[in-house]
This record gives sequence, structure tokens and C-alpha cells, in this order.
Amino acid sequence: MHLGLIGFGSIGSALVGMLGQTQVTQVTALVRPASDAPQRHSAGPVPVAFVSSLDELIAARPDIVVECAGHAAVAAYAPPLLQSGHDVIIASVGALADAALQKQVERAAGAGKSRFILPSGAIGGLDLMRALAAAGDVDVAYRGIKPPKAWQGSPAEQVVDLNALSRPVTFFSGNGRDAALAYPKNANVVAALALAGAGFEQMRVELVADPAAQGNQHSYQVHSPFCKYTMTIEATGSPGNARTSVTTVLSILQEIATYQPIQSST
Ligand SMILES: NC(=O)C1=CN([C@@H]2O[C@H](COP(=O)(O)OP(=O)(O)OC[C@H]3O[C@@H](n4cnc5c(N)ncnc54)[C@H](OP(=O)(O)O)[C@@H]3O)[C@@H](O)[C@H]2O)C=CC1
Ligand SMILES: O=C([O-])CC(=O)C(=O)O
Repeated sequence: MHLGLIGFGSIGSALVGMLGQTQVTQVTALVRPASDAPQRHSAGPVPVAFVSSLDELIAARPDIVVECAGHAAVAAYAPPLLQSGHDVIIASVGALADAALQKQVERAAGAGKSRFILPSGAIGGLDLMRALAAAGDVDVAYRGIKPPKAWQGSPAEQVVDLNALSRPVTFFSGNGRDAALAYPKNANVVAALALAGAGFEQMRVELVADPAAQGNQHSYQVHSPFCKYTMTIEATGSPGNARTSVTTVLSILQEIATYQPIQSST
């Protein structure tokens, strides 16, 4: 299998290092023209070719493409890839909190007879969430706790002094859509929950910076007429990027390992 990759940061580079466990034999990675990714990359289980434009990525004829480059990359690349018939695994699920982009992605997949696949990423329990939401009336409250450095460069900096925290501080309380859009590098899990049935507007979200946090904690409570459950995930941050849990890479790896192309009906 030939894997296309968009982005070669903490997720992309870690993923490539683990592809020996999958059927992938070749990778073409789309990086920005000035990226140092080709220099950073050292030979791993599968060969990686670096390209710097979408046309080059498409010309390489990947069997499936994984986006792991951020919300802007989803907007730029997912619609044309889907429209031209490529299945795309979208790591930056929170990009779909932009309702117009969500529609555009859905339409492109329809027109291209392709699929966009949303990995569970750093969260879990989405199967039960989906089942309960389909039955109606779910209420979901999510809380994300990360160390201060994971929130650097985010709007949290306008609310708290991340370098001077001596106790946990909840710097955001709001709905899922606002969280996913304002914290594009931290709240993709919120979007995954919302799209699994919690609902962007309906779900309640709290984001916390905790100086004692060793890794990233995602916890949520679900109330439905049929079931109540609480899930707490305590994950290790990525070596090069504290805000991204290693579980995200493992989740995308599973999507790749179990990927089946759609069989043509002709
Ligand atoms: N679903 C989930 O649970 C999770 C989802 N994510 C999503 O995955 C994304 C990537 O995470 P992570 O790897 O940790 O982030 P990093 O910042 O480590 O890496 C992102 C990489 O993408 C590259 N990039 C950005 N824009 C483009 C573009 N237009 N074309 C090509 N490359 C581009 C960056 O390149 P450069 O160095 O040139 O800027 C960078 O190397 C996050 O932004 C987030 O949206 C992350 C964690 C969990
Ligand atoms: O990796 C994580 O812990 C979650 C994350 O950053 C996100 O949802 O964007």
C-alpha cells in the first residue's frame, strides 16, 4: 500500500516509524517547501519521498492519504483529494467544527465517491457514544487537562500566565464548537466526541492547565436514558510535542492497518 501523508511533525514522523507493522510499503509526504522534514527524517521501515505540492502528491498515486498537519491543511487539501477519489484519514477532526468546511468535505467525498475517515485519535469510547446518541437525548460533559506547556501558543495565554501556575486553572468553559475552533491543536478530541453524537453546541467543555500534569488527561461523562458512563484517559505526550498524545499516532496507525479500499461495483 502506498500512503500519502500531509504533515511530517510529531504525528507524521512517529507514524512513519511504525509503518513496519502495516501493509504500507511506500510513503509520499507533502511538506511545506521550506520544511526541514527531509533533513530530519532518518531511514525507517518504509521509504519516504517528500513533495511540496498537492499536484505532486496526487501524481504519486497514493492509495490513501493521512492528514496530520492541522486545521488549515484540512481546508486546503481534504476537499480536492476527496473530490479526486482519494480516501483521507483526517487527524485534525476539529476542522469540521467549521460547518461550511464540514459540508464542503462531505460534498467532495460524495462527488469523488471517496471516504473521509475520522480516527478516534486521543479519545475513546466513541462506539458507545454513537449508539446512545442514535437512541437520543445524550448529555456529555468533557474536561481536558494538560500541562501548561501544552497550551502555549493558544488563547489560554490570554487568560492565564502559563509560566507561573502553581495550581490547576480552568481557562475555558463553553461548548464543543467554540472549544474545537479556538483550540485547534488541543481540542480535536472534542470534535470527535461532538461528531460521534455529543453535538458541537450541546456538549459542555472545560479546558484546564495543570502544572502537576504528567501527560494529557481526557475525561468525559455521558448521561443518557439508557446508560451513564465516565471515561478517563491518561496519555503520554509525544516526545516532540507535549500537546499531542501518543495515543493519537496509535489510533491513526490502526486506521491504516485496517483500511480496506472500496471495491468497485463494475
Ligand atoms: N484527533 C486527535 O486526537 C488529535 C489531532 N491532532 C491534529 O493533528 C495535527 C498535527 O499534530 P502534530 O503532528 O502533533 O503537530 P506538529 O506541529 O508536530 O506537526 C504538524 C506538521 O504539519 C506541518 N504542516 C502544517 N501545515 C502544513 C501544510 N499546509 N502542508 C504541509 N505540512 C504542513 C507542519 O510543518 P511546518 O513545520 O512547516 O510548520 C508540521 O511539521 C494537529 O495540529 C491537530 O490538528 C493532534 C493531536 C490529537
Ligand atoms: O493529543 C491529545 O491529547 C489531544 C489533542 O491534542 C487534540 O485533541 O487536539
